[in-house]
Amino acid sequence: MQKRIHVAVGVIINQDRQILLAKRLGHLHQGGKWEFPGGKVETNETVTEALIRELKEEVNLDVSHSTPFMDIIHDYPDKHVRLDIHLITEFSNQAKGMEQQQIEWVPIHSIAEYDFPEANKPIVEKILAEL
Ligand SMILES: Nc1nc2c([nH]c(=O)n2[C@H]2C[C@H](O)[C@@H](COP(=O)(O)OP(=O)(O)OP(=O)(O)O)O2)c(=O)[nH]1
Ligand SMILES: [Mg+2]
Repeated sequence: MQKRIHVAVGVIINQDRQILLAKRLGHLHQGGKWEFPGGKVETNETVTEALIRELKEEVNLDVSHSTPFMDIIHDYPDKHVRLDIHLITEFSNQAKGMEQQQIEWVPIHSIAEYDFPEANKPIVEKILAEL
């Protein structure tokens, strides 16, 4: 079996109760789909460290606090992932797509209208049910 990729994922909510979505660039795995920003946890890095690093690199946000939200294991035909999802309500700076990707602040109740990777279904359901 392939190695499972450990991914730190942030559900970032602002004071207007909007969630930050980013569009995965076309050439990437699951390209063209909307995602919650985040990326791979590197060797010798904690999930929290990865989350802080990735959100700065990808969307220019400085995360000051995060809480675990859910953990999803999903096998795509070509990639096995573990999404370690955290809720972020405390951050500073203006969100900006640092890798030429499109980003959008979306009202919580509207996120179901976006096209996410298959693994994200339970995340969207939990957000709609609990947030
Ligand atoms: N960030 C993020 N990744 C997701 C989501 N849903 C989902 O299936 N994934 C998958 C897609 C990818 O296979 C993997 C994330 O890996 P990635 O390649 O984007 O990682 P990365 O940002 O560290 O990028 P890199 O190291 O390749 O430059 O997780 C999601 O909501 N957010
Ligand atoms: Mg990424």
